[in-house]
Amino acid sequence: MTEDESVSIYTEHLFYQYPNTRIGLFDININLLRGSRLLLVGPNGAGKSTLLKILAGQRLIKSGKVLLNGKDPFDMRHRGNQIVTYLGTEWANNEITKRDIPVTVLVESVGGDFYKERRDMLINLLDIDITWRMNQCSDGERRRVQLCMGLLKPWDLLLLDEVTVDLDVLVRYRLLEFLRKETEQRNCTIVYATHIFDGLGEWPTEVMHLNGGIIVKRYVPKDIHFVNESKQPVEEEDIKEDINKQRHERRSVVLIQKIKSFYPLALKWLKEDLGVRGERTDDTSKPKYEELTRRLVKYYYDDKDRIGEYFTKTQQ
Ligand SMILES: Nc1ncnc2c1ncn2[C@@H]1O[C@H](COP(=O)(O)OP(=O)(O)OP(=O)(O)O)[C@@H](O)[C@H]1O
Repeated sequence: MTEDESVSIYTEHLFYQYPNTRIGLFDININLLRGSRLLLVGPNGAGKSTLLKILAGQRLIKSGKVLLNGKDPFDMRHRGNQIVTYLGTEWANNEITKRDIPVTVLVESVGGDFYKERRDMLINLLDIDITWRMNQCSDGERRRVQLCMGLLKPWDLLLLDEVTVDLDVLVRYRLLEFLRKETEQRNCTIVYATHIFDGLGEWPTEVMHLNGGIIVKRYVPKDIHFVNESKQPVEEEDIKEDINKQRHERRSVVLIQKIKSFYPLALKWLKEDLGVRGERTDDTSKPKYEELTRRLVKYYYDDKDRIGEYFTKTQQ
């Protein structure tokens, strides 16, 4: 089972400790099929980023086993066989994306020309104005360009560490829908750690609660029920009779109150705003992407190494 390539993430008794501390991850057991969308939930300091960094190959575990698509990610023979993209805090804080540099130059630096179709689709989806310069972008606009760059190369495993905070609800909605389709159409996998749960009700294929470096609880959608009663989430044992197998199946289910939220209203308003303005890609007064890059890319490519470094940091 562990070498099974249909299993995207397999960990067995995974232990990790930060040097000279008792902090880390303890006995983490995960068996996640390809095509899954795992939502990681836990307080600050729970170990979410630590787990994502281990999966991204940035931290070496002390004991236990990790296999990504059936292969040891630390085994050099398998390096490059699969694309693991880790978009986390360090990636988001990359100084290059704050400089006076045009959007198209950055997108080209990570392979925009190679993935033309995907590039144009991401630019539209993330509502990017290709004439932006990075030093003039708002935080959310900068994050959209970063996401366009980070998601450009079609990954097998995407590790997202709270990188949607600055996005407005509409762009975040479009991004989540895109990510869902990616997992369904390309059979790739996403692990997403966040503290923002708006619009995520039906998104994950598994929800995992992490705290103090251990897995506390996990649920799959069939065991999550959204109910109308106004009460705290109730976790309970559900006993189902399986007539065919002539046995009782015991499992935990959770009842969650459907909450009152401004999210649907904000989403409606932002959709209306976009409707009034129209997609940027429909604006014929703006130069086309290719036209812009021809002019700009040559000028900026003397800085190739630093731009290249950005790309390397977003990949395993
Ligand atoms: N380099 C390090 N050395 C020692 N301890 C560390 C190091 N990096 C993180 N930690 C500790 O490991 C624990 C888990 O941190 P981690 O960043 O994985 O949490 P998190 O769940 O991602 O939190 P947040 O929601 O705040 O992002 C924390 O207690 C943190 O202080």
